[in-house]
Amino acid sequence: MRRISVFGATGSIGRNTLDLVARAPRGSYDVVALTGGANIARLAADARRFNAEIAVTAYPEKLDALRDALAGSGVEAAAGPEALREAAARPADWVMSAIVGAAGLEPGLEAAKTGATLALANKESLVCAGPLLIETARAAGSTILPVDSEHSAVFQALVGEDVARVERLIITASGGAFRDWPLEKLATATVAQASSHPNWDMGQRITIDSASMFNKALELIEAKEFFGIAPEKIEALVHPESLVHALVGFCDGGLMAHVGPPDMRHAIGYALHWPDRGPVPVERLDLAAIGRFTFRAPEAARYPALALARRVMEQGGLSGAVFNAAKEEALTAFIENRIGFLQMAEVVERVLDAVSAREDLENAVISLDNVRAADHLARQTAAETIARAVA
Ligand SMILES: NC(=O)C1=CN([C@@H]2O[C@H](COP(=O)(O)OP(=O)(O)OC[C@H]3O[C@@H](n4cnc5c(N)ncnc54)[C@H](OP(=O)(O)O)[C@@H]3O)[C@@H](O)[C@H]2O)C=CC1
Ligand SMILES: CC(=O)[C@@H](O)[C@H](O)COP(=O)(O)O
Ligand SMILES: [Mn+2]
Repeated sequence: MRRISVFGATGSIGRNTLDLVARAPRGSYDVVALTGGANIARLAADARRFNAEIAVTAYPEKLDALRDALAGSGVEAAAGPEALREAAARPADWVMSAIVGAAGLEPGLEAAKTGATLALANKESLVCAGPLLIETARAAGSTILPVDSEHSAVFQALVGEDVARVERLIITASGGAFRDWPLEKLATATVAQASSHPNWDMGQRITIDSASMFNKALELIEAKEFFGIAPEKIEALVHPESLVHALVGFCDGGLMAHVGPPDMRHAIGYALHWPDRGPVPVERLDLAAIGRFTFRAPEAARYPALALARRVMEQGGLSGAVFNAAKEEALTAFIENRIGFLQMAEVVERVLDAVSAREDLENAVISLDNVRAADHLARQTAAETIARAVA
């Protein structure tokens, strides 16, 4: 029986992971830890259903509610960032890292230290601290399996290949909610409009990041960090159908594409069954009925986030942590109606200008303390930038 934990179990990726676990033959998995945030009812219900050892909410003020919801179940309850780290340090064979945002980094690092296989949906970990996470996993003998659909696609296309023979990585993008809007209308985009993805059913934050292309910006950096491929070989390509998830171009001109329905259970299932393949209950595509795949270049004016990602990929160091933190603050400000849709990219650019070129950050090693410091400074600078923007 494989011991598994799911961090971010109450979210979109977490629920899809538990759906696959629930469908597996009885006795396949022993659930160690499930974690969530505000959704105590869901966390407790799943902890009972899967007879988890421990359920952890990120929020200390929710501990009493979690204890009440778990009363009589035998499931341990805990709360707060330290409890998340402690749960991640518990021995497990396979850990899903699906907390949203930089908050996922430290539990992911703890899990990697145990030598567990780390199924990594939390792309922010690689953006903020790629070399640290990869080295931590390497030192402990932990395998990181990308779960982000594009990166799972690239990973699958690279099986048996030499990464030195890769000429280019093409990361596809749906283009998000506003891909066909007139440019002049983008400033009026509302939170509700940005929260509706054309193809994927995901959490609100990544859905809005898809509309702004910040999701793809994070993914370009994620690809550079994970696969160790030079920035100039990595490109984004708009593919409105979200059926081709990525393409890998080799030095002989051949392209290997990964094709599948827009259902994250495919990438999660691949990571769950790896190094084997197992059945996954996703729709089987009827290619004759689909007829065609379409592609187009992303417009620079519509998606300023992509140029910011290029800058971060070139700069390296702690600029990824700065970029991600500024993006998280700008996104929260947009969701709270404090800034407009287009101002998100403006805020991130200003923070990069102000923070990431600082010499002390540029030359700093990517340690957890330095990542935390860069994250903190970027959030402070973003808050000041947002305050000025609304004044
Ligand atoms: N959804 C998708 O299809 C894809 C997602 N990803 C990545 O996977 C990750 C999860 O995305 P998604 O599932 O959509 O997100 P959701 O918002 O649906 O879920 C996020 C999860 O994290 C928990 N959480 C929120 N804030 C914190 C915090 N501060 N500390 C600890 N836990 C917290 C939430 O708890 P609660 O809900 O109880 O508050 C929930 O369990 C992200 O990094 C995203 O970029 C990558 C590819 C595809
Ligand atoms: C499912 C997944 O991996 C998401 O990251 C997806 O890529 C979002 O869609 P966009 O292509 O619109 O960013
Ligand atoms: Mn993706």
